[in-house]
Amino acid sequence: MGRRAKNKQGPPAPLPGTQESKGPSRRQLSKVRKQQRLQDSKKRSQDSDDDSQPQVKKIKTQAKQNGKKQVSASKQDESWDNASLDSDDELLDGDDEFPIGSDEEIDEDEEALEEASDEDDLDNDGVFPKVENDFLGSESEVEEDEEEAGDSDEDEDAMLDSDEDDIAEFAGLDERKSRKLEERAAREAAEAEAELRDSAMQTNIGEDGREFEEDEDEDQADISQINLRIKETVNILGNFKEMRDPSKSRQDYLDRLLKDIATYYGYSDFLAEKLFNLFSPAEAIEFFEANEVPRPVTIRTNTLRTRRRDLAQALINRGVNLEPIGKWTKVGLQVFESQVPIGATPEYLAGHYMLQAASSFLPVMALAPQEHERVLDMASAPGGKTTHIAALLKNTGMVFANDFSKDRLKSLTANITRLGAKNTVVCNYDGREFPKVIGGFDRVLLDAPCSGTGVISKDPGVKVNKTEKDFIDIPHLQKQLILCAIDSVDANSKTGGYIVYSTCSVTVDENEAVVDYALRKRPNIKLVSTGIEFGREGFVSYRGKTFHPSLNLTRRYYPHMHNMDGFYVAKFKKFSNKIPKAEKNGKGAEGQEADDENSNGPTTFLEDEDQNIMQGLYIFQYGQMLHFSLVHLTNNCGDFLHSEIFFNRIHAKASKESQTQEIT
Ligand SMILES: C[S@@+](CC[C@H](N)C(=O)[O-])C[C@H]1O[C@@H](n2cnc3c(N)ncnc32)[C@H](O)[C@@H]1O
Repeated sequence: MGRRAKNKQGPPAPLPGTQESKGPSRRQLSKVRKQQRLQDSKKRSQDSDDDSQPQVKKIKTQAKQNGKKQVSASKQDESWDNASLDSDDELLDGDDEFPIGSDEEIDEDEEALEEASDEDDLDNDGVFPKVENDFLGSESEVEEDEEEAGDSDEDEDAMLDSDEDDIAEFAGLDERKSRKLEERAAREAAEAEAELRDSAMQTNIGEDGREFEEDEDEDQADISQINLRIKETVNILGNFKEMRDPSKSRQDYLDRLLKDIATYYGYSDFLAEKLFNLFSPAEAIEFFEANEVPRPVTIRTNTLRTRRRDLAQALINRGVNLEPIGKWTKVGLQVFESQVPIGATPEYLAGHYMLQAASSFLPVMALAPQEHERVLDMASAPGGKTTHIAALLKNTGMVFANDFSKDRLKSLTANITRLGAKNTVVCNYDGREFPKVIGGFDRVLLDAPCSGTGVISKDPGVKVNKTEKDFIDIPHLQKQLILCAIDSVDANSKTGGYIVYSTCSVTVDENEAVVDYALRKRPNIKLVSTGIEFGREGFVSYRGKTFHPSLNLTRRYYPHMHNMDGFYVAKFKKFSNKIPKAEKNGKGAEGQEADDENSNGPTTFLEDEDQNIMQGLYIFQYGQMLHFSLVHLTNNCGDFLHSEIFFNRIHAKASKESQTQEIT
């Protein structure tokens, strides 16, 4: 139960028919919400018929006119100029994010699973939703991520710049898309009707079921009431002086609203409140609504293997309806519809693209790795961002792809192989072992394990399975990892010296609070612009906490605003390898520097418990990719490979047996 809920001064009386103690189940809520959406969908189809305008054309026209609205026109960020789908049953999103504990928690939460299977099933990995019309392909086919392309070559740039025009001209696209969309609209209307009929039949189950039928009708009435009341309360809060009931305080209204949000959208009271507090009441509702709708399916062209225009043409020839995502990326494509499973096309299998959520492009774009650099991807599985980094490096330099989960190394190595990254070494350490394992990197990406509050649309289990303790434990780990990431970078790198921290969560505890902690503990870094032209500024203060003013350089992404998964990106520049001693020891005297000037020495933690966590976690496993990559790396950066540290730490431990084991 949330703090406010515990402390509240007595809620307003429940509306008639609302039973606070025995609310409708999440399944029932899901059903009612689904019916509401189906009705909306049906209405949209009818509207579309009334207009005598093919739905595809309408969508595309709207997209072009409105800067491609998706969830909320009023909130649409101009930079996301390609998000044009607005139906609830649109294409499902593919991403590789791995919120902590999601696998087990999804399995355990039957209700969440039922809800997911009603709307957008999750795959085994908790990564991609299953799609009923299976255009994403099988579970195994869609368990991966992807990356963006190196584009410093001038010819390549010119080619990429012209992609959008080229793609628009492809193969009489408009006409074909229009026809498909018309058919689709008709199909949707028929399905919606059938589903409505079906659900009516389910409630109308005859004599024996009459009692249940009545109960459910009552529940549905209650839920509609709750939805209405949410809207009314938000209205009142937005115009409090004029609309309030004088006998009720603002807090009374907020308490009522939070309870209703938790019930209507199926969140724990605790998480509903935590997320609600990030926004104004009206915007919070937009956020919760957006979490009920899948994000668009997007893919990233693997420029190690192909060019975007060629990929687009190949997929269009297979009946895939797609467009460039937006001007901010030269390698992203949004898939609107497909005749073939997008996770099993010959192009997919040949590694021409990665199924990857648009938000996942952002940290790597912010990292901006330069050719010939050495980069550490500290938490890398299943490799969407690793392979993106490898492509931006154009297979030069070296990427250390680390992940603590041995299981997840399989999908990581599979993706690295499929996409043809030859400059990548896979390793299996607790990230907190860096830089002891190896340091001195030009850039480090820490795409941190997180609670997943940004990806609720694909993992609804997060709504109920994250506890207050999670929001203590997870940030604790993130704080340890971020210090190790910082200490693994060489401030004297000629081309780099950067660290990017990202999460697929929207909570302040996992984002600004972690970055602020890093700034306090490591005065040898500063925040710099992410270089991404859109996104909301990070909080510089939040509910009584004040952060460093430069936190406004960090960027937040929201489903309701950017039609992307919720995401956070911060970029640091490390300007010295010296860690001022006082800060390192947490005593606050500025200017003093540590005796050890080498930040690549072991990272120390202040708390005893941190030391305990550090013990016994040193795990190293060789994978096929390490062997494979070594062959190629020897060509790319032999000096480093033959360096003492490499041999001592890595090469000397390799064995034929372990490699064979990993390959199978
Ligand atoms: C958000 S996911 C990474 C997604 C990945 N960057 C990608 O784009 O495909 C977080 C990852 O952190 C890994 N992880 C969790 N704890 C870790 C630790 N202590 N050290 C390193 N990796 C860890 C998880 O196994 C998970 O794969």
